Amino acid sequence: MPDTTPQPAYKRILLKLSGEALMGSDAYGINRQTISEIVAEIKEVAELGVEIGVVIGGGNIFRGVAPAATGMDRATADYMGMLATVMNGLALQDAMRMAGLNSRVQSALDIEQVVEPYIRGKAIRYLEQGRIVIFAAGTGNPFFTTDTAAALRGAEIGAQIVLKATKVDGIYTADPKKDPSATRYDKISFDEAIARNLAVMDATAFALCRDQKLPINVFSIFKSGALKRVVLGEAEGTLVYC
Ligand SMILES: Nc1ncnc2c1ncn2[C@@H]1O[C@H](COP(=O)(O)OP(=O)(O)OP(=O)(O)O)[C@@H](O)[C@H]1O
Ligand SMILES: O=c1ccn([C@@H]2O[C@H](COP(=O)(O)O)[C@@H](O)[C@H]2O)c(=O)[nH]1
Repeated sequence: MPDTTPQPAYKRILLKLSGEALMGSDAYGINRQTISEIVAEIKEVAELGVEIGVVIGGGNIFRGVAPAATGMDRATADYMGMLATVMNGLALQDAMRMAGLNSRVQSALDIEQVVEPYIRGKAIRYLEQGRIVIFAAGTGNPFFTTDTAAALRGAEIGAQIVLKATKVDGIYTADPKKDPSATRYDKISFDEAIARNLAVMDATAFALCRDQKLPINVFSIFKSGALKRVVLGEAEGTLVYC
């Protein structure tokens, strides 16, 4: 009998999970049902034997740019944003534990009583052992975003692709939440995404992935089975290529 088990297109992935996606239909924070559903999608991919690193965002709890705009010191606001991603990381790990998934949280900021620090070699070892590694606190530096952290950690762990799981189902010619006439790209080059200033991801993240020849796939985390389809190499969302 031939083996008909679907084969993943990637051995190791870096999944960027939107913080705001964790809110579900709530106004802020973490919606228990939503996080369980997201973890179920991740579990399907883990069961294919794919090694998974996750960078979690913080927009559901705190985003540095808005408080800075009203006079708060930007770097201080950004550190608060990074701490928000640690809370999301812990919530995600707990939801994974309940789903029977073995994961570790590593933080780019030292808070060792709470989570272990980011150590690249250790993270890679965990991945090889089949554990999911959740990278919290972004890059550890203000003035950056968790999209850039995803590009950075993706390159560091030797991921074959960065998967940006967000609230929209791909990259559009303009923000689809503001412009209903915007159309979705099936694929787009890094150069074009940067030149068109497409705000779905920041330019630093696009540039880092382009330089490291690390493709990105943007897809909706709310579309059932979408993550698995991307991992199986099926057309889903928008592929950003070199
Ligand atoms: N050209 C575009 N195509 C698609 N989405 C776009 C575009 N321009 C802006 N967006 C917006 O970008 C958002 C996704 O990026 P955003 O950085 O806000 O979320 P995230 O990084 O996934 O979340 P978080 O910051 O909470 O972790 C979408 O919800 C969409 O409204
Ligand atoms: O490397 C980083 C990553 C994040 N921040 C701050 O955290 C918030 C939340 O991250 P999102 O990417 O928006 O989800 C972000 O707005 C920054 O304030 C950071 O400073 N450095």
